[in-house]
Amino acid sequence: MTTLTSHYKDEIFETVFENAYHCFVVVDEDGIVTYMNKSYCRFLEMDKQEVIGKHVTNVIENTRMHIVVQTGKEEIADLQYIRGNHMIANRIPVRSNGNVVGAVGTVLYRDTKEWMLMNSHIKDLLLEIEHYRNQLKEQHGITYSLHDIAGSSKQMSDLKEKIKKVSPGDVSILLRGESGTGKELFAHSIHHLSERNTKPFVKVNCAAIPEHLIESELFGYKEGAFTGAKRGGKLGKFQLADGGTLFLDEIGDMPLSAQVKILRVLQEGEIESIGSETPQKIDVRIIAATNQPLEELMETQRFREDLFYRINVVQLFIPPLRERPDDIRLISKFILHKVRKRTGKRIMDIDSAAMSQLTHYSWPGNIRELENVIESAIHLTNQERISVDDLPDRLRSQINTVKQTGNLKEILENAEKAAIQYAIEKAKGNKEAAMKTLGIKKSSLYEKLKKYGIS
Ligand SMILES: Nc1ncnc2c1ncn2[C@@H]1O[C@H](COP(=O)(O)OP(=O)(O)OP(=O)(O)O)[C@@H](O)[C@H]1O
Repeated sequence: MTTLTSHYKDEIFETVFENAYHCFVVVDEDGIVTYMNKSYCRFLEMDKQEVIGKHVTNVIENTRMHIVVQTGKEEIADLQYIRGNHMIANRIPVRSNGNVVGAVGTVLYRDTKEWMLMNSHIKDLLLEIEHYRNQLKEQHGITYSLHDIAGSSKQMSDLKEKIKKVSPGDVSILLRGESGTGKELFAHSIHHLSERNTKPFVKVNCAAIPEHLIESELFGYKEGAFTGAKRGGKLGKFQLADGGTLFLDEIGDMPLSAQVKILRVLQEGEIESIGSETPQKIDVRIIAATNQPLEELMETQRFREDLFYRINVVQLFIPPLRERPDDIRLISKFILHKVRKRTGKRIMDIDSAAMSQLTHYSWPGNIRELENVIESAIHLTNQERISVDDLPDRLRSQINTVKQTGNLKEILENAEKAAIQYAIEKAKGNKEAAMKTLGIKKSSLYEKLKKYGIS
């Protein structure tokens, strides 16, 4: 039995140390090498016989093994430069009856390439974690508050006031507005301001779920409900949102068959997973959003009237950006600040001519389009301030066909102001040159600069 155990020990020793990928060295209390595994010998290009019995400083560059036997203090993850490579070394003292009798050294990465490989492997894992985190955020919701919604126009201030009033409580809310106006952001804020804010916020993109998957997506299924069903079954969005808020985005694009199913759940307060015989009570608050003309869809029987009245207890309109030009300046700076923080690019401002273009454009894609324009300008510019040259041409061409409300005098003045700012900007501040480009006299230019407050 004893011989078997010691034989077994040898086997383990052989497997763990001798054939290990990592490098091992053992020294005695005088710093003399008593053991070195194959990997280490290979790395040092030395024979085992050659190294055993030698002082460790004569075998390994920059070693501290002899110091560890003196201090008795372990050294973990120390960077050690050996044979042109940075290695990560661990040095652990060996004790017997309280005295240090030697030390064991291991080298984790034999070169920086190996370390980089490990590093990129870790980065990969971190990215994967980030991906799952984002997925989780999508399911349980990131909390945006009203502070994340920039805008100080009268329309936005009124809207924010209404949101504060309707958020507590459980009434269903229908958010209406063009694409990119911020409906999802408002839905988040409502959830954040409600008593349900510690529970999940779950988004369903009604337009993106294929019709045949709607039931399983919304209500889930039990294990074995159909061929191909996942083991353990699957929770639907309603179960995931239980106790919290379910955000039905693009509800106007939901197929009629799904509308019937949702309506039933909203009326009965319970769902039935596919393959389950017992209905389950569900408590969710519904916030729906659409950019579709639901009234027209109802007239043509593409949206159910009974569902409309269920979800439309409170209706909030988010005005398009072109109807609140006062917000463009503020939102642009808000986006600039956000992107600067994220990218670390030192773009500090938007110059007045560029700002004038931004405020005169009609923004069919609303804030999402404004975000894209600012983000691309930040990447294009070589200066600290975004100028008209960093903006897309479509913004410039609209100066001539300004789609503004207001009387003709105001429209003409706005166009004149924008043209002067643009000319000065193009001439890099040289007013003489700008004057020539514009074909006006010096006195006229200075008069207009004063009128429009251009410096
Ligand atoms: N007032 C605002 N302040 C700052 N950012 C905003 C504001 N409104 C919207 N955004 C940003 O604009 C983008 C579009 O917003 P969101 O997705 O909420 O719009 P939406 O109306 O739901 O669009 P869609 O109908 O196309 O789904 C988002 O990146 C959002 O963060």
